[in-house]
Amino acid sequence: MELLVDIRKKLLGFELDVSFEASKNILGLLGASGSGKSMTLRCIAGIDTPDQGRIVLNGRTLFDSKKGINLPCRKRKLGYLFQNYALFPNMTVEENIGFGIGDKNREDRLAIISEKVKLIQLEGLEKRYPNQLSGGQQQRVALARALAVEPEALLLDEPFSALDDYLRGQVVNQLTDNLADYQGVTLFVTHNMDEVYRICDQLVVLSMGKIEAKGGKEEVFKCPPSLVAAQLTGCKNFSQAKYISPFELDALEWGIRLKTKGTIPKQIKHVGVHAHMLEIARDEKEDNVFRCWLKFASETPSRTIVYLVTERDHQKQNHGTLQWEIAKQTWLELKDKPQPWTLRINPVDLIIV
Ligand SMILES: Nc1ncnc2c1ncn2[C@@H]1O[C@H](COP(=O)(O)OP(=O)(O)OP(=O)(O)O)[C@@H](O)[C@H]1O
Repeated sequence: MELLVDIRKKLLGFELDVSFEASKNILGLLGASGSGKSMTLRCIAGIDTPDQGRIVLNGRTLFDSKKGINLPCRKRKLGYLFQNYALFPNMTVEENIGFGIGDKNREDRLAIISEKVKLIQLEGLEKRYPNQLSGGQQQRVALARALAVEPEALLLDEPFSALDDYLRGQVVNQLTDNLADYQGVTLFVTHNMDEVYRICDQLVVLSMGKIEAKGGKEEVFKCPPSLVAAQLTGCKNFSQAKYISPFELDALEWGIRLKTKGTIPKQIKHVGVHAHMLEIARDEKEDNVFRCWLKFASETPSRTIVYLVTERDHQKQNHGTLQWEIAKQTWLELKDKPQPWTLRINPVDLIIV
């Protein structure tokens, strides 16, 4: 199972230029709003046409600008799940699921529908209409409908965006279960990095129509190759950086010298660290220990984001430059302790950009 995408499309004020491959592992397309995620999926589905390039699915050419091939949507053998599930309101659950099934006799058709209803665990609700289902149930029917056509690739375009947080968590788990036995290629589009991390194995990070990073999700999250990729994968702390030696740099905006585990390239531009990776220093003689002062804190029910200034900014009365994300309990224990606090960044946690 393999999908090869290498396309370009120019619109007024926007240019899409992407090239990637997907296999049986779920591939996430992560990017900010307007980065070209949906357009990429629409080009693969055949709803939009690229200006140039190629799309090949399991050796079948779906699109090739040089050879003049452009298969219509219905011949591409794809399942497509949109942001709003777009179920037919006047059709029951089983009619919706059966809608796209092609040339099959009645028996085979009913067997497919029954198998998909079972897969999404909606047995007994086959005769209901969409407005008699919850949002999560409708979403599952839409997934079953996309799978019923036995697609060679499944395109999921922000399929959870209409669900509340609680339902979203449940549906994400169900989707991962439902897709465990699916043998085709799955592309999952989202701007939510937590979701992409939970669901996908491989990752493509898009920004302004271009690919900023691609590879295994762990690798991309841990070592994003550019500032934009680091931001899109959730890194909140960045500073311009200056090379000092192969394992030492100056973080110019924080005013601190840091040691790294990996070799630093001479042309280093930025250094970053995830907000949850800062830690309280146990021993002041360790590497990368620095003093800081509290600027303000922003609390959620379970976590606290603490905004800190380093020594240099504290003296100059500059604004805070470091975010530190900690459990509520840690915050309660820490907040009344005398300042400055002594924190540490483990050299392995530094992101070199
Ligand atoms: N038909 C069109 N004509 C001109 N520009 C378009 C058209 N469709 C989309 N665009 C532009 O192309 C860019 C990419 O749009 P796209 O829908 O792919 O973004 P996205 O990453 O999916 O965003 P979102 O997360 O908000 O859905 C946007 O800047 C959008 O304004």
